[in-house]
Amino acid sequence: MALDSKAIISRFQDYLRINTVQPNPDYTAAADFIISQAQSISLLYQSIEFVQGKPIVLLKWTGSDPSLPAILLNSHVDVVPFEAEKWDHPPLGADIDGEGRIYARGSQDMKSVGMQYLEAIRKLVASGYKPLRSVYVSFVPDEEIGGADGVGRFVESEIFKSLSIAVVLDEGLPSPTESYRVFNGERIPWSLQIKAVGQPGHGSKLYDDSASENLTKSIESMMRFRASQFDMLKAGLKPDGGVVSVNMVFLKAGTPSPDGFVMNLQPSEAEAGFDIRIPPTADLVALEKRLVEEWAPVARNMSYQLWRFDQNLSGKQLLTANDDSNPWWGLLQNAVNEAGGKTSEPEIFPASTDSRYFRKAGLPAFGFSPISNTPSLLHDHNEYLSRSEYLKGIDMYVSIIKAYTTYSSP
Ligand SMILES: CSCC[C@H](NC=O)C(=O)O
Ligand SMILES: [Zn+2]
Ligand SMILES: [Zn+2]
Repeated sequence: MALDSKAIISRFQDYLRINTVQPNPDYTAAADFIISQAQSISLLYQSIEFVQGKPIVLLKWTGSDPSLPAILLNSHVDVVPFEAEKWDHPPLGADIDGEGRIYARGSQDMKSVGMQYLEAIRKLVASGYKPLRSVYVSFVPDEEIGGADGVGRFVESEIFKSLSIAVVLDEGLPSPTESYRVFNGERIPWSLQIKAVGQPGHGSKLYDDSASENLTKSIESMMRFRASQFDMLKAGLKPDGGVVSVNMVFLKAGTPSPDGFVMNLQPSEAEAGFDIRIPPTADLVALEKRLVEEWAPVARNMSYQLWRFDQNLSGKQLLTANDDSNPWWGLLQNAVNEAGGKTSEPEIFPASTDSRYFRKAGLPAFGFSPISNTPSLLHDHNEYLSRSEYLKGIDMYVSIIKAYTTYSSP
């Protein structure tokens, strides 16, 4: 391998080895590392702490025409936890196997992308290229836990408003095929807890309206709804982001028997939690009606708590345009093509990313991780990215950043 590729890969490994695992990410170590990278390519940098201990590291490559709005390349610094003993390689080791696969939590989601932005800029700087508009690169905390203290605070700030951003790039998903996936919207996340109450009683007694029975009826109804959505996905009638997903992620009732034998107390409370994701085009009012009438009806002694990220959103904020009205889409496609890649038609991201905050602030945002021919292993065991895909991705960003910063319309 060429010497410069070796150095590029070893910088990626260094970043992967920093422990930024939720719920206790070492943001200080990551910020120090990012700032040292910024210094080595002469970018301006600042660390902004809207919330103590949760810095947003913001880098700037200044364009020659300050009147043009800037572009923002965003990545989150935190990663999700792992079960190390179930991996074939240490999740913070960044080991490389015989096929050139780099194993680490964050290798796909999304420490790769953050470092690829920087490597692309490093190459452009070295080649003597001068951008017309400024490029900001943000390294943000807490995406994996909802982003409220990260991009949520950032987009609301005066600092952010003063940046005058025209377009944002953020994470996408790996593609198992040759074409890169691009996302221009996301499903809306709901987090639902339902609770049933009922009479306690002897385990041998049959009676109506126990907490367990009431909760079970709700779960059955939700699972029927889940199956109807899943069937459309399995039949290929809808894409990943086109159906409502409902998954039970928490279940609690009663007291387990200490010795595994007799359990004879019917509980007076039973609870379940659900991760629900809704396509932006779905009828939210109808879904809420279903929740109130079928999933948590007062008539069955049920109550619920709903956390939802869809308040005060207009349709325009949910989807980034992918037609002629949005020049950034055409520029992105062309730039990827010119670098020898292909893009698919934009999709709805099945989960959530920080893009939703940018879109909510009225900005166009594309979800794009330059990872093709690779299985999606986000949040999975043995997450990896091959050396060659990583290097190819850098070339994609070289091309994209060039296209975006050469484009001269305001
Ligand atoms: C709903 S806010 C949590 C954000 C999180 N993002 C990545 O996995 C997700 O669960 O989609
Ligand atoms: Zn991510
Ligand atoms: Zn993630």
